[in-house]
Amino acid sequence: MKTVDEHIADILAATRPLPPLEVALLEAVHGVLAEPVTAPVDLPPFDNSAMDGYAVVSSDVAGASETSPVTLSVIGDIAAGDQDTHAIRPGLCARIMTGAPMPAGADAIVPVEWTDGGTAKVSIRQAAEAGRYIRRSGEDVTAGQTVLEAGTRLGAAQIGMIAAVGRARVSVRPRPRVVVLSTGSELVEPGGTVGPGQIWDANGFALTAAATEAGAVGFRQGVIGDDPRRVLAGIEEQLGFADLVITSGGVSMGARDVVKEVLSGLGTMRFEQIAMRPGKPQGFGLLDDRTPVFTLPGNPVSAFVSFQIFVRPALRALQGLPPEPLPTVTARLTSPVRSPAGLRHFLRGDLRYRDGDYEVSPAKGQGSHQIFALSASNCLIVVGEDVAELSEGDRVEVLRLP
Ligand SMILES: Nc1nc2c(c(=O)[nH]1)N[C@H]1C(S)=C(S)[C@@H](COP(=O)(O)OP(=O)(O)OC[C@H]3O[C@@H](n4cnc5c(N)ncnc54)[C@H](O)[C@@H]3O)O[C@H]1N2
Ligand code: MOO
Repeated sequence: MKTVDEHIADILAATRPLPPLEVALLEAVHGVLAEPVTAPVDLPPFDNSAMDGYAVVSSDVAGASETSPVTLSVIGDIAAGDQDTHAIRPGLCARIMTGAPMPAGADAIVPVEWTDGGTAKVSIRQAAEAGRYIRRSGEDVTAGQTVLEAGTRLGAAQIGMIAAVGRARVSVRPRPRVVVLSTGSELVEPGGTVGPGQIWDANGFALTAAATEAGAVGFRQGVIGDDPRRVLAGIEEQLGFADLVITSGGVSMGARDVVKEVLSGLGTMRFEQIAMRPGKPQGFGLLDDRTPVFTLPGNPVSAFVSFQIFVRPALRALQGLPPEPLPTVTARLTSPVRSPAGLRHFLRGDLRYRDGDYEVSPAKGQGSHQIFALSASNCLIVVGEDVAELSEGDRVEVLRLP
């Protein structure tokens, strides 16, 4: 059987980054920058006040104290955005607001709390040394500086940074569009009524949500049954639109494993057994020369774990990002576990931080149909291929679920 690592390597070797797209700034959220962004000007662009207060000549207030306050004449107000400010000479000051440009001649700000707040004359009770409460031009960013490198994922702070250097549009590798299709004639839309032998489609929802959690845009296409023509048409219809397609079900050894049947031999699709549990039957390949297609096993826990282990790295690769596992910690097992030798086992578990250490309890139901145990878990406990048994207290690697 193929190992988990070999399968990931094949997926990464086949998956090419999406072409960059120039988009309006708010459409770039969660995108990955495809160009470096540089600052055209210094930030701040001019010296300005860090406080609401008074712009003064520091030597005027050097002796100011509670017992001998200094009085200065106030020549006017300077608000943020003001342009023509009068110069400050010794004995004078200006009332100034946070973010307003420093007037010529002034070299310190006295916060309003150190004064009587006067508007014609102001009494100052505390000294402010030269430079106090002035935000200098260029102390955040200097003109010409690269503020964000290509390959940066754009969260709120980075979007703010790009706006702050005056850019309205930016070139990104966008969030991949992931289309999710559920195969199986037993499936019914949640909200509908299940008859004998039927179940509600859980995978379509879980996988679409997982795509969104992983920073992609998930589109659930609903249930496409198990008629071969309909399944093939359902998948092919998405190829112009989707950046990545996920199906669930129909890839094992059954007499009616429709996904395997209709996709075998198309593009670079391959159907393989991976040495893991859950998630042994896997299909992957490119259709249309460019679109990665993952055909995940139908058992809900298998489909979910397969997404976390195989689809996540591909979504990063589509955005030009290096692979990265789920956040990983080591934890102490609270109960023993057994695991089939030769398979990498991803057990569902509950990870807690207690007394300065992580401990993890394997969930009660480890069957790949037991979605309740998965939904009550917050991590996957990784038991390696060469480990068959672990005792209480042993340390294990744990992947935190999003
Ligand atoms: N003879 C063998 N049988 C099976 C093997 C094997 O090696 N030899 N492998 C088992 C393993 S492991 C898995 S995993 C499953 C994978 O089967 P398929 O991918 O073909 O999936 P289905 O048969 O269509 O469904 C399996 C199971 O999951 C339920 N299911 C399917 N889709 C959904 C959905 N959207 N929402 C909720 N539940 C779903 C389905 O009803 C079945 O119960 O094969 C084993 N068999
Ligand atoms: O490989 Mo299956 O995914 O264990 O139920």
